[in-house]
Amino acid sequence: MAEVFKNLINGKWKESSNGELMESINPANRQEVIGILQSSTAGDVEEAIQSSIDAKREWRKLGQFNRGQMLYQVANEVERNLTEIAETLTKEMGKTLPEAIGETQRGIAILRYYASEGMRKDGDVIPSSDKDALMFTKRTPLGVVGIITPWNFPVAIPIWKIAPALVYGNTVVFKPASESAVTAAKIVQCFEKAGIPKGVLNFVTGKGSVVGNTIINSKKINGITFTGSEATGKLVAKAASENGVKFQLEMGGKNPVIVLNDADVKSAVDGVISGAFKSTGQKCTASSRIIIEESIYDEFKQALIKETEKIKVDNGITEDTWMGPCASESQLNTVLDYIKIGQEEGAQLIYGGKQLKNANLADGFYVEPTIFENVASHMRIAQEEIFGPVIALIKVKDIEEAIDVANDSEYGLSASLYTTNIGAALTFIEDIESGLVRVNAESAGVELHAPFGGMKSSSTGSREQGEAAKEFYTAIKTVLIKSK
Ligand SMILES: NC(=O)C1=CN([C@@H]2O[C@H](COP(=O)(O)OP(=O)(O)OC[C@H]3O[C@@H](n4cnc5c(N)ncnc54)[C@H](OP(=O)(O)O)[C@@H]3O)[C@@H](O)[C@H]2O)C=CC1
Ligand SMILES: O=C(O)CCC(=O)C(=O)O
Repeated sequence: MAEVFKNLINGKWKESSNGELMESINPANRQEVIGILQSSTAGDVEEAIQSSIDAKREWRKLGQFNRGQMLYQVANEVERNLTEIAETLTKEMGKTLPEAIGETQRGIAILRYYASEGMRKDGDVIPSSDKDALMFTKRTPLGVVGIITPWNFPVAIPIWKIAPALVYGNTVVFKPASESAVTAAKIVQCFEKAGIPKGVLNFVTGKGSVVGNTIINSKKINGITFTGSEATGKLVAKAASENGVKFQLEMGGKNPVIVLNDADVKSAVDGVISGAFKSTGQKCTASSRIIIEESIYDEFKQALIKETEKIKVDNGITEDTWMGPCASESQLNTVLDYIKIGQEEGAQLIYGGKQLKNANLADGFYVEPTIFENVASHMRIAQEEIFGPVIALIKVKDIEEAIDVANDSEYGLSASLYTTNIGAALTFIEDIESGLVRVNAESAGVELHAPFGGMKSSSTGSREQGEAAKEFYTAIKTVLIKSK
């Protein structure tokens, strides 16, 4: 029988109060159960929130430096368990092992980045208009932060939320996506083994509609950070606004890549292949609309198809696999539905489009990398987030039309331009409506020390990662002192 993972509440590994369990399966082989998790109740969440409240004073008083030192210990613990964590990630979520190793290494680097935040300033001195006064700001934690994460980056996203929350002095109630909760449990084990004090990090698994819903409707938490779908994000925003809880949302993307006629075609093709199909297209930063100037269209399309033909789809744990399965059956069905919708809308399917069911793939959630052309910007496949390896080619006459099409989206997370013309690059940087702006670089890929987030419906305007995280996880006290 597969291993059973428990909740971590007030420093103790505990079963759900109703004794209900849920399985997490391998998307490369639905017969393989990766682990069994607690299907927790609202009461379990309340207990976790109370334990975070009880722990927050002492954790705050430990000081930023000492909290940072603790994160170094966690980083070392994750490093010791890197192989096991990465293999679990691949088996539970489907991305290839090299990608999973890369993500786990990124998690370690994020932990070390925020560990070193412990040694950086937590305020500024500001000259007062009163010459006898000392005025300064001091950052203070929010208190208890609820963290709800998706399944597509089960190591990096939880860590890039938990690490800054903790170093800036908050305590945490963490609910991972059910589809990748075993990987999340292994990360939480590293915090516990590193000696995180009881109640500082609580971990509760279970249904979004129960565990997630209880967190977002709690009046006892002080902040909530969420990455996932727009539909759930809206629920978070509504509940948090009603309760006066600070919130931060990171949701979808429909990321454009513009290829101009002076682009280096090889570099553009490599960028689109990697940006669109790595992680089976399941990144909020994945490339999905490829907008190409007409004079280079045929050359680019032929080169793109030639490279796509080389993609080997198989179990992510197998050494030479380039693209693994979709993360779940429902994700596979969403992708297949959109492929059908694209055809019904009149777009032309020029590559892929089918589920792969042959031989060893029969029990997994595999789909071919898929390319559509003759796509109009208003079509659903050009407007809605598919979250799979499906791209839409859109032909345009010049850069103005390209930018108009790129901006014709409710989303604004990441956008790329391929060109060798500096003037075109400057126009793009100025006119594109996107939080991440990339020139001659793929749309996916995030630097852990730089601000990350989108415009329009992609996020709530705040930024994660790097120094930007401080803005969400802290409040500012402005202090003025006079000697008498
Ligand atoms: N921006 C991004 O990075 C991501 C975007 N998505 C988009 O969302 C689509 C659907 O994916 P899905 O996993 O269903 O996304 P969800 O938004 O449903 O899941 C994200 C997280 O929210 C939790 N959750 C679900 N329902 C609630 C609720 N009512 N209250 C509070 N928390 C809740 C989930 O828990 P549980 O897992 O238990 O349901 C999970 O932890 C994808 O196809 C993709 O388009 C998905 C993942 C990441
Ligand atoms: O591109 C990346 O590395 C991160 C993307 C991301 O945050 C997401 O897909 O949720």
